[in-house]
Amino acid sequence: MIRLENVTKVYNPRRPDRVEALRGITLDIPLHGVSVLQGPSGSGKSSLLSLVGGMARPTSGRVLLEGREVSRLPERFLTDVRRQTFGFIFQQFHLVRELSARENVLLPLYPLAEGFAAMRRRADELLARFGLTDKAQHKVRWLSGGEQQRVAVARALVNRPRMVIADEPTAHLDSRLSRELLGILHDLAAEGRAVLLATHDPLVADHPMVENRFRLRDGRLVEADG
Ligand SMILES: Nc1ncnc2c1ncn2[C@@H]1O[C@H](COP(=O)(O)OP(=O)(O)OP(=O)(O)O)[C@@H](O)[C@H]1O
Repeated sequence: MIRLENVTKVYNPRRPDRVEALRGITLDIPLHGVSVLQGPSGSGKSSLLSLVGGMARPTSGRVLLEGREVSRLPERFLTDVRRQTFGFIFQQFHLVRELSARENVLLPLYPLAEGFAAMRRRADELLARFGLTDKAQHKVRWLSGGEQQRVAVARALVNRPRMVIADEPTAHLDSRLSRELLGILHDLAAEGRAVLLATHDPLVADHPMVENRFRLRDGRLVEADG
């Protein structure tokens, strides 16, 4: 379980462009099943995902991972927690276009902690799982949209995360690729990983696999159901 306790996030606190992106959020997110975060543009969804995934820290309040406060860990430890717990799929995938599919999948593991051979095997298993064996050495810039999507998913899984976090993962996909991605996310949940999605897309939000829905408006939680 990931618990947010009275979390706020203020950007540019001492400037005229100060933004209160999150205002007193208290929330429990299970470490299994698919959870969805909905809300209009600017309501704070991406900010919340960043706090949950340890990519940013709250301005006030606490983030707890299975009872352990992670929001105030020194950077080095927070990085370890992030790498051991979360995999990220970004809206436009954020792949490095000039690197190969395999190199992109390996990126979250740098600097290389284990032996390189073992990690390369792990990357190749994931590429095989998603039908990309033939593309392992191809530069991402030459891959199709669907192939890039699957590289992004493989990259999110390379550290065997307990939770996969995806911010608007279908925003730039047609409905066929969106459905394919939903199938993959469903499989991840079925194999015991938690999936946390921020989305506007009804295809995602209304999907029967979604177990928990949270809704933000103006940085506040307006509704949470199970
Ligand atoms: N790094 C930042 N610096 C300053 N303001 C920011 C920053 N990131 C987000 N904001 C502001 O915080 C508010 C919430 O943004 P956030 O991206 O969390 O919303 P969102 O619900 O994910 O929006 P969208 O659906 O459009 O992606 C917005 O007003 C945004 O402009």
